[in-house]
Amino acid sequence: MALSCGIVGLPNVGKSTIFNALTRSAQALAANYPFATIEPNVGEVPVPDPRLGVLAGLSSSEKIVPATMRFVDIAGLVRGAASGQGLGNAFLSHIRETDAIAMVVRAFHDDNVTHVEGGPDPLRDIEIIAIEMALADLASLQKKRDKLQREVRANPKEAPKLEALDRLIAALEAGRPARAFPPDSPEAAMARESFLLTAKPMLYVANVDESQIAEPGPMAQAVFAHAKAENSRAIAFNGKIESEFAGMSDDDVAMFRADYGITTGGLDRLIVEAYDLLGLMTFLTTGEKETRAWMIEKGTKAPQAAGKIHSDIERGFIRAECISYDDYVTYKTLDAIRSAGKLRSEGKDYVMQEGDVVEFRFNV
Ligand SMILES: Nc1ncnc2c1ncn2[C@@H]1O[C@H](COP(=O)(O)OP(=O)(O)OP(=O)(O)O)[C@@H](O)[C@H]1O
Ligand SMILES: [Mg+2]
Repeated sequence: MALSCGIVGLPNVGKSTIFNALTRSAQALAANYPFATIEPNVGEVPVPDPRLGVLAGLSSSEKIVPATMRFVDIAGLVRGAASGQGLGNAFLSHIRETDAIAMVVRAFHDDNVTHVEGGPDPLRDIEIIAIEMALADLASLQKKRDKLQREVRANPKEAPKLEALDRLIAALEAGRPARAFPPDSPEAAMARESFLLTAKPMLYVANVDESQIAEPGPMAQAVFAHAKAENSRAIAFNGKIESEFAGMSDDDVAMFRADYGITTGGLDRLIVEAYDLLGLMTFLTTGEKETRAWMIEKGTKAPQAAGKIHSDIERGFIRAECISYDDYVTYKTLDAIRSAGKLRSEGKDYVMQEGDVVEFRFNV
């Protein structure tokens, strides 16, 4: 399982710039002309987690291993993409392969950077992308509908599925994305089964001016308001500056951040939000050799979590000895944790909790 977040948006809005900032590389060509990116760029990005340094200090660990997640920088989408304009359907399929979407919206003024629609207008830009994704979904659903209709003729029990599909079509036609349906609804089940683009969880990223980093201006505010109205999340940062940080030492970055008044890294927030969007959580292991973050889907039980470390541990699972991160930091040593009764012995039905510090007991 390698869950990924696709970076999508109009051409030339800063997607590859942000990808390079995330991967601290110059892997993707970021250039001031539309369609600089054609083939997707894929990168693994460490998930920032301040708990790792704290635990590593308590255990005198030799090294720290963060969780990583995958970002995919995708070619720009233009009006008419769903019917073959621009680079057309090829990259709609690249979006289909990702599990969540970060939509980059241009919220910076710079007459030297071409905007395919003439000039920045975040709400119009969001709508263009939303319409193209909805059109692509409608095309998939139409195909599916024809097949399902034949099935219903042979087996009338399938009729409720067809009804759910029709409600999904009606919603998309009315401008409502598939992700607006509750996750346990028949419409959402149909959307998942059909790999719809508009079913993917979405995060808006307003790429702002240098002058707006500390306080987002009207364009970023418009993105925030739009996201709020549809129950999505949004963040704002300046991709260009963040990408310039990529090649610098940590000390220099800290100095420049202070100069620009950037206290919390927008990039870190992007990674953390995307992680959450994908329904992921973290459990931790710590010892002299290493302190490590392990990525699991929310709701994962102890033996399957153990399986992330090694399949033998899952197979021979006896129990998980868990300490919550806060207790670990409060009591500091295993002896103190034990005498305070904060070491829990959990069995095979235990659902892992965010920040559990774990040692698995298993038979070999
Ligand atoms: N916040 C910003 N302020 C000013 N210029 C920016 C900002 N972010 C990116 N740019 C500039 O915008 C231009 C396009 O950037 P980039 O190549 O990353 O866009 P893209 O969305 O990947 O485009 P494409 O769809 O063509 O691949 C570059 O010249 C980049 O330096
Ligand atoms: Mg690009």
